[in-house]
Amino acid sequence: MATAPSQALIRFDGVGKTYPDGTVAVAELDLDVAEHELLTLVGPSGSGKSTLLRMVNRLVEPTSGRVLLDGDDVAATDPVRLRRGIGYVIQNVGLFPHRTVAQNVATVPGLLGWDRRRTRERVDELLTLVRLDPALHGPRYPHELSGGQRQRVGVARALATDPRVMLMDEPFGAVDPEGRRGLQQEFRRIHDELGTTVLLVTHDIDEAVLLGDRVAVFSQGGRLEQVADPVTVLTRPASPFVEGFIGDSRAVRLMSVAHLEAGDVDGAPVTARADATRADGASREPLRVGQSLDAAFSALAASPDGTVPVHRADGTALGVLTFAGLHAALRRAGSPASPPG
Ligand SMILES: Nc1ncnc2c1ncn2[C@@H]1O[C@H](COP(=O)(O)OP(=O)(O)OP(=O)(O)O)[C@@H](O)[C@H]1O
Repeated sequence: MATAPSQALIRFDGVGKTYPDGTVAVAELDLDVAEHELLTLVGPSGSGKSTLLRMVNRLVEPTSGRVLLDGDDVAATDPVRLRRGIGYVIQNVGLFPHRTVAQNVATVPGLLGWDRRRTRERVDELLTLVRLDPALHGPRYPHELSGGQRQRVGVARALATDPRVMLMDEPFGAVDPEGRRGLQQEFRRIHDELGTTVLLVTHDIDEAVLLGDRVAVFSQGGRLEQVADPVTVLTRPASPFVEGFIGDSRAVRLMSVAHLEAGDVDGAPVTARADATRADGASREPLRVGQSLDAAFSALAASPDGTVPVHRADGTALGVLTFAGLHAALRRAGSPASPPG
């Protein structure tokens, strides 16, 4: 029997799910999720994303194949124990309405019998992590929060026992579009900080490419059409289905996931004019290598002379970016050097 390589924390090994009425929700699937990875599962309604997610914590049992967590078949693990070790966040959160925010976050530590002090410290730490004020928001009830704040509490609750794996099903689905972008960015920050392995279901391709280290695209019948890093999915869709699902705004989406590199910058030495202070005395905020092309575009659009100084990651001056440089960067991002997988 093959064992999972140490870097695959979750392995779908020939996993399929056909519901009793004959609906094939997930076709036979092989997929590895590396430890610390944030994998987004994206596809239209009914493409089996939620079913797949729920097979990891045994809310749904596969009809074929196995789900391995750290090399062990989850079918052999007691479901209650299994779920205590896996964070689970769903749309509309499912907070307990008659328990305060702090009590909601403390749910699993309570089940595990943590003492009051340890629980209290952990709750404060988590609320701070998701940018809520423990003193202000901790004693409130869920109905006294905004939708975005409730969603943050859901994330904090799921992180309470520092699970190795988080399953998130449309976690930001109920939040309005503006609040949603902020939450996505914060969640990415939290993920980078904690390194939790995350499977995140969404039907929103923008969310999938913004958040995912890799993106898995599904079609009806739970067919995996492509799994790759966001830039590859956007620039080399593996099938007409993926191409259609990405739609026409591919360049715009690419701008948010592709990054400025040193080679995109005009290598001419940085002049005092371009780098520091404009004639009107306003200092011009430099870009840094590694920022998104989106940010570069905004900076260029706001620049009176169509140039923006660029600094290296260490803060030292590198050169200037022009629209021609941005165009070249977009072309570079649009044609990855690696051959299609
Ligand atoms: N308990 C069930 N019994 C029968 N069919 C089901 C059951 N749960 C889901 N299905 C069907 O399985 C398919 C996949 O559903 P699933 O919820 O996994 O898809 P999804 O991609 O998460 O969709 P959505 O984005 O709408 O939540 C759908 O056709 C759905 O109707």
